[in-house]
Amino acid sequence: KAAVNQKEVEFDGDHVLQSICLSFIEDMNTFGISVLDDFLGNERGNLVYEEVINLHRAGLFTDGQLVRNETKNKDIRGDEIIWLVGNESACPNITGLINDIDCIVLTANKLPNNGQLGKYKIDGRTKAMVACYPGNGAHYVKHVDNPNKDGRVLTAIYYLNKNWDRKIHGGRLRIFPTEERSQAADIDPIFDRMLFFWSDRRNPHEVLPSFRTSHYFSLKENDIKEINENLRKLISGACDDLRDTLKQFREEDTYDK
Ligand SMILES: O=C(O)c1ccc(-n2[nH]cc(-n3ccnn3)c2=O)nc1
Ligand SMILES: [Mn+2]
Repeated sequence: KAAVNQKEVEFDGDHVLQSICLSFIEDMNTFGISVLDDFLGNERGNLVYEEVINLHRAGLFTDGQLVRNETKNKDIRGDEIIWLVGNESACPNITGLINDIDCIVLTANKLPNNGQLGKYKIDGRTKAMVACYPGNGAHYVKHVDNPNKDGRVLTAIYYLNKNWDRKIHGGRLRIFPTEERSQAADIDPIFDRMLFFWSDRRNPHEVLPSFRTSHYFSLKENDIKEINENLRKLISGACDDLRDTLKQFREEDTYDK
């Protein structure tokens, strides 16, 4: 692990981390998307997969309310998800995946000349969502993860699907072209694939219908300034609502006298 400390970043001779960070920065600055295959390696990838299956078998998943198109057939089972903080003792390998994602993003964010990553001060993340998505043809409607600056700036999705054949199973993630990037990106949800993309309007995306159960993991990295600005907006909005309610209350009160 790199010694990611507040003042500067050393790689402690960790050339693997250094090359991952540099290719991650290059991809994010060129495409706004970065795909890192064989991210954990077969052994660790299998251990994460086993933990996801065990959590699901233990009935710890709940129905997800994710951005997806409500299918016509109402009795179709939707996705099931579980939120993890990242310190759960029952899944040390998922925790290891979270730590590796944080390590790469935080290391890259602190490197000099890191381009667009430099405009963010990434210092925290959302909880991690582990999802089991049924292969019943349901899909994710086209959406932007963070269209209105809610603080989440970088989406990370880790796929766990072995022997995935997109011609039969579908389920690919389509990131649409925008003015900034003329090409679309079609990403298959294959085992041990790590995907990063900017969470804002630069990356409208949808997930095409999948016809085999798929498992994946997702979290968002936060930018401290955008999070605080969003919090300030929410608080001032709540104060305005409270003020309106008090004003209405007083008007009603005087009326009754
Ligand atoms: O809550 C939210 O903002 C939220 C949640 C999920 C989500 N997406 N988007 C694309 C997903 N996916 C699933 C498989 N391959 N890609 C996926 O999970 N986007 C936004
Ligand atoms: Mn999304």
